[in-house]
Amino acid sequence: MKTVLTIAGSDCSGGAGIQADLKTIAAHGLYGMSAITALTAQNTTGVYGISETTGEFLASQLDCIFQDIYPDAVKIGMVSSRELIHVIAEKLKEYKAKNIVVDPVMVSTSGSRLLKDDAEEALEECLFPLADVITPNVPEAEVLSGIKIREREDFCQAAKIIAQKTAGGILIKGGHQIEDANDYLYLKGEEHWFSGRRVNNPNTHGTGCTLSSAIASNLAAGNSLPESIRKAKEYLTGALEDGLNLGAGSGPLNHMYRLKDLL
Ligand SMILES: Nc1ncnc2c1ncn2[C@@H]1O[C@H](COP(=O)(O)OP(=O)(O)O)[C@@H](O)[C@H]1O
Ligand SMILES: Cc1ncc(COP(=O)(O)OP(=O)(O)O)c(N)n1
Repeated sequence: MKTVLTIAGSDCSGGAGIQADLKTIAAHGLYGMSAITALTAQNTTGVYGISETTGEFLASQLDCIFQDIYPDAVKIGMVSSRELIHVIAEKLKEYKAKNIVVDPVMVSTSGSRLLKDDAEEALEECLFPLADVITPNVPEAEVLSGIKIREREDFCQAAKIIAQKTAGGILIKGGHQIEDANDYLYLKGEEHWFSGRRVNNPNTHGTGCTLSSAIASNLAAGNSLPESIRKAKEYLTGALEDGLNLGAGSGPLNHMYRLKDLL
């Protein structure tokens, strides 16, 4: 069985972070493992607390995983501090990790900062060079590139700037655009657009986590990067279209939508 590791924060309400990743990986029929960078106290209405793990303990989790069940792909989500970013980079190099998807999580949809100010540089310097693909949303791509993204050409211009920090692909997600939900991949000088139908559903908690772990799952299964993104987007759109409505705020997706007929 193919295996996928997620290195990310825990969302106790189950919509984003480690919990969304493990549900996504399981829904793809793969074996999921997790190294937890932080516990968050959050729900559909916001993030109310963050308790980071120590660098030493994160290193220990990664040693346990890589020395026993080697992952076929690795997804990296919320990592809020420089210290933890350095630990992850060292361990990924030590164990020669492959199929690395970096989701540069900066701010939650509810507006809470999930990355400390001084950690952004470490993310770009230590993790981007190791990534097969990085997956910023539009606001994150604007921060990383220093330009505003409004038109289609801006996606390309921003990606080319970010590409100076990585040999991998740059996927700029269009979920924050108003009219459509098209995502843009810049990979080794080539451009790919993934058109998505915008789902009229306010419950989008965990869309970024779900997309990146679905990409990692498809890479682990042996798909190319563009094909992995296409399939991941299809999975994500289905999970949104299911219309699950939990909690008082922006609720989670239904990862089990493909299994409903079994019940
Ligand atoms: N309302 C929506 N309808 C369809 N796809 C969406 C919608 N919102 C987000 N997406 C898709 O979800 C994925 C994650 O995008 P986005 O929400 O921009 O990321 P993040 O959660 O990191 O902010 C992308 O593939 C995006 O196109
Ligand atoms: C623990 C944790 N990790 C990541 C996020 C952000 O999730 P994401 O899917 O990028 O976006 P939203 O859920 O904020 O739409 C999080 N909230 N918690």
